[in-house]
Amino acid sequence: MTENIKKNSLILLTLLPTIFILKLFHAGFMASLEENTKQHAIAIVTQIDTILAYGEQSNQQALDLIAADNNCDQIYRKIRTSVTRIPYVRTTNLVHGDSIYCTSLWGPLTFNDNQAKYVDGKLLLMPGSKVKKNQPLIVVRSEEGDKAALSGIDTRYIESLFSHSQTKSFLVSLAVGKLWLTNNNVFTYENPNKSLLDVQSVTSNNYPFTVYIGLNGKSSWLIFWEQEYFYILVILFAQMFFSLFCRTILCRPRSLYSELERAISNHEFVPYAQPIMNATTKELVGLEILMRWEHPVHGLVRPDMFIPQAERSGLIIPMTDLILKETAKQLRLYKHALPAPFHVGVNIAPQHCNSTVLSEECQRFISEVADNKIVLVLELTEREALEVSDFTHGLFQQLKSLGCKIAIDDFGTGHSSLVNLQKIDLNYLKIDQIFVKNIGIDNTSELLIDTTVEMAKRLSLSIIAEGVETEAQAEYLQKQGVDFLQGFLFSKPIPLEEFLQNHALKLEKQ
Ligand SMILES: Nc1nc2c(ncn2[C@@H]2O[C@H](COP(=O)(O)O[C@H]3[C@@H](O)[C@H](n4cnc5c(=O)[nH]c(N)nc54)O[C@@H]3COP(=O)(O)O)[C@@H](O)[C@H]2O)c(=O)[nH]1
Repeated sequence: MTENIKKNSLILLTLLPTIFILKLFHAGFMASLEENTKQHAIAIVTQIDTILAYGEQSNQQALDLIAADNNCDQIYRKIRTSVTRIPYVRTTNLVHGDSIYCTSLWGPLTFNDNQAKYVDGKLLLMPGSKVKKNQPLIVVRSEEGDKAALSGIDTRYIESLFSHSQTKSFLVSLAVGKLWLTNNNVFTYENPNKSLLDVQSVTSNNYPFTVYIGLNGKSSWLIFWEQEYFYILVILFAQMFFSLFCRTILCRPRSLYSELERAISNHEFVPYAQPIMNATTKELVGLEILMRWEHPVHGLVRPDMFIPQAERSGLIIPMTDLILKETAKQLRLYKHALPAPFHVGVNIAPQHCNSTVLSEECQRFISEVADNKIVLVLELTEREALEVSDFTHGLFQQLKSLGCKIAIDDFGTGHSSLVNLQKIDLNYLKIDQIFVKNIGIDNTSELLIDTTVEMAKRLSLSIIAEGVETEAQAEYLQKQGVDFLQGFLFSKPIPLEEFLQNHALKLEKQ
């Protein structure tokens, strides 16, 4: 799975369930809030009905006191006494025709009262009264023949019912005809519900009024957060853990095999080059191609971390093929700057020598570089034993006929038996760096080098010493008859392109 697909899967695994769960939770929350709000509106209506019923009760008691001559002086004190015993009622007045003629507060008094103002002849919402100009009042009217009684109730009793137990984000209003009372006991001629969301309404069955409840302009998500932030945080944390879990599953170390397969298809293996020098003149005679893995996450990976597994699994074959193609492409660009002949050593694993593709790949390499001075040297690594069968024998003859040369790498450390290897007509023998390292330190290593050189000369093989780090080592090896030197003394492996560019630049300056 590529890093991009991994990232996208993680985003999907994290975001989609979170959005889905939050949406579901929000929908449930809103449904329950609506239900709760409706119940709250019903409860308010019931309580207002009860309050207004006290007004009617007070009206009835006043109407019962009226004498035939409508004399206020004799009854207003009794009305006042009765008003004080009835909850919520501030004042009760008596009406005859279109005039109020008696009040429980001031006794006999005359002022107009237009019956048409009362909704259904029963209820009136007023912005204020003679007692308190800016204190809204609700008036309940009861009629008996041509007589009527009015009870005024302070709207503060009603407004106190408006506060919502669940959230302050709701605006509650009471409508009596075209007049409105809203939270904070505000009287208004304007419908306050216009800018509200999710407005619920309940109309009283007993009096002509309706109670409205709606969200006061805030987003329902904000209210959801205000009310349920604890559970929302729980969901978000749970999702975070889920996403971390998914991340661990997705990013768990994959098998090296599948990583190598992925890297092959992404062309992540690149050629590095280390120069090979003439031991006497110290001039450049060639290079060894060393594979590096440019891993998208881990950066540059050393070959000893992946080559053994690649060789065991057989993936080394397509990996080497990639390296050969890339090497040919770059050499073609700079071949004009290279000396003749120019030795290009490529490490070949034993499995590769049992496959028919090797000669095809070498042929393609030779035709791609299209220059006879470039000599492809196949360095046979010794990590796995090379069985020289009739097939390999034939293969190496084919390779020779193409112009390839054969080197035995890491001589003295692996499975090679010179007798066996001579069957494939070797050209070079590479002395392993472990012996070179011990020059001047360990007599056995020096003895081994001397014997190897002598034997190689007798077999007409050229000798390359690897791992040359000091002048002393270089001098010793040259004196012993080693033909070519390779090691950090001359250069560490660097990207092939950089190597070729540097070399071309150096030539230009000379
Ligand atoms: N089948 C394939 N095997 C390959 C390929 N590319 C590399 N390899 C093998 O991996 C092993 C490790 O290689 P690397 O880390 O590149 O090490 C090489 C040199 O960098 C290192 N070297 C060279 N000079 C010096 C030195 O002076 N000092 C020092 N300490 N190290 C030095 O030695 C390694 C030389 O490799 P080789 O000549 O092949 O032995 C290694 O075994 C590689 O073979 C590949 O494409 N295919």
